[in-house]
Amino acid sequence: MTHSTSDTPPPRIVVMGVSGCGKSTVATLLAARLGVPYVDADDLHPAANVARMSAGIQLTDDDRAPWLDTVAAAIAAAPDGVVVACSALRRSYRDRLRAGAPGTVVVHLDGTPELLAARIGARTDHFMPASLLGTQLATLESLADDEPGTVLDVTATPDELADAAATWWRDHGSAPAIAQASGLAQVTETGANGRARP
Ligand SMILES: Nc1ncnc2c1ncn2[C@@H]1O[C@H](COP(=O)(O)OP(=O)(O)OP(=O)(O)O)[C@@H](O)[C@H]1O
Ligand SMILES: O=C(O)[C@H](O)[C@@H](O)[C@H](O)[C@H](O)CO
Repeated sequence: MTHSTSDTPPPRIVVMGVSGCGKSTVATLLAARLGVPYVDADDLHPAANVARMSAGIQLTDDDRAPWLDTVAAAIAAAPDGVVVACSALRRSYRDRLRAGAPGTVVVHLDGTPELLAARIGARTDHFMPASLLGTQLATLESLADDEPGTVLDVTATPDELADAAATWWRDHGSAPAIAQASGLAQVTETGANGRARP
């Protein structure tokens, strides 16, 4: 499937948010819509990180730093683009991803604590305990206005969210100004970043 031309960069999209917001679900659907691979950053955590989370211990910045570098390397290594489900909770984490994988844009899945807790509570097949949602939310720094990306409300269905993300990418995410703002070196055009909050 063709998802980009010589005029547009390949999609480098991180679907971010706290545990249970729907990153894996939506990123999988979005990758299919764009015809690019899907990567779950949870699969790239070192075993020690998974063990900590499974034991109900939140990760620290130091725990996350090498993992984020691994995630960035996976994005940078995907020649035709990729959609990655990755919590990327802090601005500094996203800066790290953009430094390692220039051109990366972000889809932030946002929801109320009550809705997120209900979705996590209904899940039985995941290492992440519901008890860590509070620290996930406390760590979260929402997407800032100068960060290329969009924020979506997770009360929508997964298909609606994937459609909105794909539309945002096609209308805004692949624009030269976005690519520049997210650090894609070869793009030099300037202008508004086309940020959308559907
Ligand atoms: N938009 C949605 N509407 C209703 N249910 C959803 C939606 N998105 C995801 N879900 C459900 O919510 C739960 C959490 O979704 P998912 O596992 O994709 O979240 P996640 O952010 O990847 O979580 P984690 O980071 O903990 O792996 C799953 O049971 C999933 O089926
Ligand atoms: O940075 C983190 O704390 C982690 O990436 C977590 O967010 C989980 O891995 C993920 O959400 C799965 O529940």
